[in-house]
Amino acid sequence: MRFEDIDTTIQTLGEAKIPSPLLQPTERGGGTYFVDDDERILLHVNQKEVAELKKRDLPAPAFESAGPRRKIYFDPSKLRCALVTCGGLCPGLNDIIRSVVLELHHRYGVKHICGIRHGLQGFIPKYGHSTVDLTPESVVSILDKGGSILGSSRGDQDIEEIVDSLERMHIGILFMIGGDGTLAAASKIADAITTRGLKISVIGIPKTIDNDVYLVARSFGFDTAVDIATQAISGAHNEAEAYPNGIGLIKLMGRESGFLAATAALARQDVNFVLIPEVSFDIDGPNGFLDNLEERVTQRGHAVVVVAEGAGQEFFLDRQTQHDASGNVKLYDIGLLLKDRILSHFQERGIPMSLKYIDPSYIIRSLPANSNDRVFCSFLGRDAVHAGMSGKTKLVVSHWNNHFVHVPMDQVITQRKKVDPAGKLWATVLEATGQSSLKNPTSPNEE
Ligand SMILES: Nc1ncnc2c1ncn2[C@@H]1O[C@H](COP(=O)(O)OP(=O)(O)O)[C@@H](O)[C@H]1O
Ligand SMILES: O=P(O)(O)OC[C@H]1O[C@](O)(COP(=O)(O)O)[C@@H](O)[C@@H]1O
Ligand SMILES: [Mg+2]
Repeated sequence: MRFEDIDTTIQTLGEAKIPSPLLQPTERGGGTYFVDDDERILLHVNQKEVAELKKRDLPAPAFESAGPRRKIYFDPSKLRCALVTCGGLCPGLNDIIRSVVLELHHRYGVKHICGIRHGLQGFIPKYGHSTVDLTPESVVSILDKGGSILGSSRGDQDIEEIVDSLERMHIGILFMIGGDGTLAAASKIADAITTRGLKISVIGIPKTIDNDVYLVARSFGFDTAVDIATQAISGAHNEAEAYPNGIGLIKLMGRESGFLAATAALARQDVNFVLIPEVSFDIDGPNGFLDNLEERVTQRGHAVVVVAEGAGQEFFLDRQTQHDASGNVKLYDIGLLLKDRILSHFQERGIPMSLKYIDPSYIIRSLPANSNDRVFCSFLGRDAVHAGMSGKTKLVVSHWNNHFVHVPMDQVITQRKKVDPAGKLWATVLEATGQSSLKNPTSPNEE
């Protein structure tokens, strides 16, 4: 979808008429920084693109800026809020929970904040999950825990039953922390709320180590995931260097996007091959992966290979496509396939080799956030509170063009973000690794 086709209009529950408590400077500061609703951040960064739109007499699309408004919609003394974390774990989940709770409690004076346990299941009585009272005291030491103090789940739940729960609990703002799946659910929940004529704000906070959420330049947790993946790559390099003809093979998460693998490879300039879903490669043949790997190992004595979990799925086409409880396509293990193919390749050629296979996936996503992501979560969580308090709804708080902005939920869920094979990230990976196309000239894959 072209940026000019994106509708950036943000839905509201009604006019915000109540003066914000933040207008009153307190001993904790405040009272000075506010954002007007007409403040916008351009989607385009390229001046030529903006000029082109101007030539066609088209307005350059822009997102609403995030941040505190002078007027709010909800009465903080009566407001009840709920938070839920869904889908895969991700560094920073507890940081988001803490920043939302502290902003609501201390800055807006909202005292009723409810933690929903185990994702969308937490709204459905039959699962019997209790809710958690969230207060500054209950979130004081959660940042070093990793994971989510609320727990999570996958699997669709009945949207009407979820809204029934929100009504029963008299919730005014629901904060949904999750990836593309969660945000799709959030969009449906917001629509069901509108259909019932209820005044409940649904605010999405994009979460995933994959960084695959569309119109979100960076999702929290990704920076930490790169940090931890980089340590795994460093270990693989040590293992590869230590032994004659050593090979370190690492598989990283990312679903159908290769951002984590490509970025982590750049963080450690000692990766020789990066394989991502967005760029196909041949395993066999004169310019295939194995022959290139053999050449590198025999020339330099060791090699490091980083493979994104979504790469090479075309080598499993004979297998049945399976889905997880949320409907996500289950990936076949390209890491194990390559491990077996590398072992047999060198064995058949009588070349002694030492292969170490490392799959740090669940370690990477279940650890606490690094300080960079913690700062990022402070901004995101607080901007989510500002958006909800002002009566906005069906939006995602996103980072775009180096600013925090509001993106309409139904725009975010139209597609997943992918690495551009013709873009700078992949071009730089090719420069850093020196790898070739890994495609044979007459490769059947090219037909
Ligand atoms: N299109 C959808 N409609 C309704 N619920 C959805 C949809 N997609 C995902 N969900 C639900 O949202 C939750 C999180 O989705 P999932 O894909 O597992 O993780 P993530 O949000 O991290 O991508 C799950 O409970 C899932 O069933
Ligand atoms: O947790 P599961 O079901 O094993 O799923 C693993 C998937 O979850 C992730 O870690 C994160 O995905 P989401 O953030 O979209 O849930 C993916 O990188 C990975 O492919
Ligand atoms: Mg997802």
